[in-house]
Amino acid sequence: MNALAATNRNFRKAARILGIDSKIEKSLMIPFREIKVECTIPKDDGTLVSYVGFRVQHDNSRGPMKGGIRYHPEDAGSEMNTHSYNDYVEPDEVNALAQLMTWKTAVADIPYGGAKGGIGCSPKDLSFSELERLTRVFTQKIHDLIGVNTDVPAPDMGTNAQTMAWILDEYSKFHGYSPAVVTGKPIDLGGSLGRDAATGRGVVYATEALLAEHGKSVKGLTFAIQGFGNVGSWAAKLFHERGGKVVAVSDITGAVRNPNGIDIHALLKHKEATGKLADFSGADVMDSNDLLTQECDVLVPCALGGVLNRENAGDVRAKFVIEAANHPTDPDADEILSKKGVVILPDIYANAGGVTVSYFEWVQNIQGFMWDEDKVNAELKRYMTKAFHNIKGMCQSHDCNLRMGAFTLGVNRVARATLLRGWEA
Ligand SMILES: NC(=O)C1=CN([C@@H]2O[C@H](COP(=O)(O)OP(=O)(O)OC[C@H]3O[C@@H](n4cnc5c(N)ncnc54)[C@H](OP(=O)(O)O)[C@@H]3O)[C@@H](O)[C@H]2O)C=CC1
Ligand SMILES: O=C(O)CCC(=O)C(=O)O
Repeated sequence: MNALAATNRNFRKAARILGIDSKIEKSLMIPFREIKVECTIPKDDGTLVSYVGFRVQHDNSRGPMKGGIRYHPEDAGSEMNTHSYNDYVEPDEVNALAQLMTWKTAVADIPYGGAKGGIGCSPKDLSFSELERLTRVFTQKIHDLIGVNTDVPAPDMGTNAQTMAWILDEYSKFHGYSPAVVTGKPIDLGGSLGRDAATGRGVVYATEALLAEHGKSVKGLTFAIQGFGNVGSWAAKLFHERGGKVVAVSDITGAVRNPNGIDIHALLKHKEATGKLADFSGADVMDSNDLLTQECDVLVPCALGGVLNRENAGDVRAKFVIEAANHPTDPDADEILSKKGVVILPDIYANAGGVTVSYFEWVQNIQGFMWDEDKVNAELKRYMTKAFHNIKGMCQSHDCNLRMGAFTLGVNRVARATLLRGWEA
């Protein structure tokens, strides 16, 4: 089952639990708008290359649509470069991610809807100036459809603060200087202190809230972390600093393990210096395929979607899965893991720290006022803790697991806003 089918299935299940009318259900599921644009740039050697860019805007009943922009070959469009036009991948993944953003912003109780975008490209194969040209062309194609009160992009896989700076600059050429049109910007351009760490930090706050319910804390527990980019590296660092033992880490270059705990500060320095995890003296190389089934208390997928599936879920040995990535667990795996008694903290809550601090960034830009980092982190903790208790409330009212608790919480808030706004022309 692909990501969109899986997301629709979870949404429908939540809608049924909530007793939502089938007509409202249909209107909530269909995206507000899907944008697909051609992005052609000259490469540094003068040859032309074409990519497909997407922005799926799912829902705006609670506020401007919000969500990241991904540069990733599997998401969309990259096949266009090597196959005929008709062979390129449909943006189901982006569509699912946009819908997840709608429920996520509602779970976090921030005044946004949901969106997601992406370009089907391999950012590591493009030079800095090629990435800049591609980002500017994409922005030229979508600038009329995004905006401070319409749709506010942010970084996601394969993009970063620099990407947001280019979007801000290009957008401002058409609409005047508008820092609040993107979040996750460099601090020098109005980015928020704490946004870079926010998704990983939110993952840690969410994990602490969950563990506390089970009479446990991070200190002394073992963690396996898939992905060592923005989210994975911050989560690993903060778990390590709280006394958690990170026993295995992977990225696209490979995986390392140390049952006594990896020194994450040293691993970060090693990756920065060499660009890979292998050859790190403080851990042994392991097969990346074994990362998800590594012996540990807490498994934290922080990379791609669909990594936990029918093939490997039965072999997972963790007691807790924290979905720091979006849609890391497919429905088969969800069922298998639940039957095994593994507790899953769902993505639309677990990784909501990023978009929550994006909201703080947008608020600071609109106010023209900058918060200090302690305030950002304290507010983030308050939002994450409150959302956890709200999810638990839904679990109790509807006798459901944490995923359905989060879905019913988010879907109910969006349905209420939709009904209040009405449909009269
Ligand atoms: N950034 C954010 O604020 C938010 C991100 N997310 C989600 O978190 C996840 C990670 O995003 P983010 O950290 O921003 O992305 P990054 O691009 O910063 O990092 C992605 C990481 O995943 C690794 N990776 C890629 N493919 C594989 C693979 N097959 N096996 C193991 N590792 C792999 C990359 O390896 P390498 O380092 O070698 O490239 C990199 O370490 C995504 O699902 C994203 O949607 C969710 C909420 C907010
Ligand atoms: O910060 C944001 O607006 C987007 C975060 C995001 O893309 C996500 O939560 O998946």
